[in-house]
Amino acid sequence: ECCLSLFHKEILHHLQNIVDFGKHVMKQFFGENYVHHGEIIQLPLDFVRQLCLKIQPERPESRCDKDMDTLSGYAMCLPNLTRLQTYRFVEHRPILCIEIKPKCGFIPFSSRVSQEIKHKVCRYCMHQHLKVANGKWKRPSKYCPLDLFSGNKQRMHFALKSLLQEAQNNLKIFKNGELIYGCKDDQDCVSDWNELACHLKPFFFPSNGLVSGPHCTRTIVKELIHVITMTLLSSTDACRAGDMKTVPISQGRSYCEASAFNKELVRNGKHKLESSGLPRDCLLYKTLQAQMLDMLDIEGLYPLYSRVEQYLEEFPEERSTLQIDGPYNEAFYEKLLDLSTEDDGTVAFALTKVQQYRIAMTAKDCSIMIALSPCLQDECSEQRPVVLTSKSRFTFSVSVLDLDLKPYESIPHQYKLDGKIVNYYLKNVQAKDDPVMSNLFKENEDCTLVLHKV
Ligand SMILES: O=P(O)(O)O[C@@H]1[C@@H](OP(=O)(O)O)[C@H](OP(=O)(O)O)[C@H](O)[C@H](OP(=O)(O)O)[C@H]1OP(=O)(O)O
Ligand SMILES: Nc1ncnc2c1ncn2[C@@H]1O[C@H](COP(=O)(O)OP(=O)(O)OP(=O)(O)O)[C@@H](O)[C@H]1O
Repeated sequence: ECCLSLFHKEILHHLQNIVDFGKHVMKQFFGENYVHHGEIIQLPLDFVRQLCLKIQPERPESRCDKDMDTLSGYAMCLPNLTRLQTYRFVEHRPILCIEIKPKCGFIPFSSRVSQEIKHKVCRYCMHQHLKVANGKWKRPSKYCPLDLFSGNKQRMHFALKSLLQEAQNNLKIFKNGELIYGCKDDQDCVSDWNELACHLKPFFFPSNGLVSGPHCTRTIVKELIHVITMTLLSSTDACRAGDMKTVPISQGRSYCEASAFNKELVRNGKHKLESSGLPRDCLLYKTLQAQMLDMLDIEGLYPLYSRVEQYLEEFPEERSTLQIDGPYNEAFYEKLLDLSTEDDGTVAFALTKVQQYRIAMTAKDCSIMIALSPCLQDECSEQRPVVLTSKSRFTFSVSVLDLDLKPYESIPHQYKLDGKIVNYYLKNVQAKDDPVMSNLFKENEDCTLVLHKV
């Protein structure tokens, strides 16, 4: 009984940490209205067990190494983010929801980066090749996060169109809370634009004035991309960390050499990629700022992580004073605001960078939920944000999902994965694009030989 109550306490503590992290940290970075920290509730064990059985067949296979907790009876209660979040009451009108997992939207600017390619090609685009080689996805995606985060409408349209072509785990569309587009599990990706257009037609062309066929499908998809772009660029909230400037965006490269959009421009003889920049109050901007708390890149961070590790080996009891696993309170948040990159050799400096990196990792893996509901002109009051399309208008809300702080322990994994992604790219992709490099690789099976700077 004693063990059981200890277990209950630990679960409760863990859940409390998740709630506090949303409340005291992520709300400050993203803004009050974008973050829903949820609350802890207790459920009858019988209900939890039945729920577990019911959802098990629906879960993607690759996620099934994680078990649902059916013993404590504690659970996190979150609002259904596929619905509008502007009002507390549930609205019973038709609703569309677009979920986007945008991933990392900047190229590392840190001088600790050892491979030049990391300053040219973004992690997502490099990772695509490894994922296809490993069989995670059948085809590579043309989506590049730098296009989505550029704030340039043309580039954003291209990014969203690419997501609609290969949704992978980066895009899902729900109608009235039900998944109508995207990957249900690892194998089953629905990407039938005609079917999608049938679902969307009543939303975008309510009076049915459009004939069907490929032209109609293209028009509807265009309208969808337009509303997503507009809502992503909208400013619906301000936040405390709003004035915090992690790094001027101009410091890093604003485009990725591997982006299909960029390659197309180069092919057409245009070399200058425009990045219009994001409005400061939009969720994409805030996500990017939080991601940029990774200022040293994993290569610069890893030695600092080792410094903290070494200290903890000597003084394990200090783990709680250092607030490695919480509590995520005001004091924790305040420490994150120190953006200096001047290493004074202390554990305190290393720890701040480690914690900032964990926030950045979280922001690189979160999802954006856009809920849209059609409204008539006279219904749209001034408090509600509205987006217009050619034949309809929508009220909308934008939220962010999956803001659990990434564990301290995952840093060594990040370090190894980074090496794998870059080496795979250099050996199998870049080398093939470059005949000189390609021949070098043929001669030298061990790629590390050629990777060192000459
Ligand atoms: O490292 P990445 O970029 O592959 O991100 C992982 C995600 O893969 P992705 O590249 O988005 O397909 C991965 O997504 P999937 O489960 O593959 O859909 C997870 O989100 C993983 O987070 P966690 O370890 O479950 O907390 C993510 O791991 P973290 O790096 O966020 O720990
Ligand atoms: N509050 C919510 N409202 C609507 N949909 C949600 C909500 N939370 C999660 N989802 C949906 O469920 C998916 C999985 O969510 P999430 O990644 O948070 O689950 P998880 O608990 O991490 O799952 P796992 O058991 O695989 O770790 C999301 O991508 C989203 O589509």
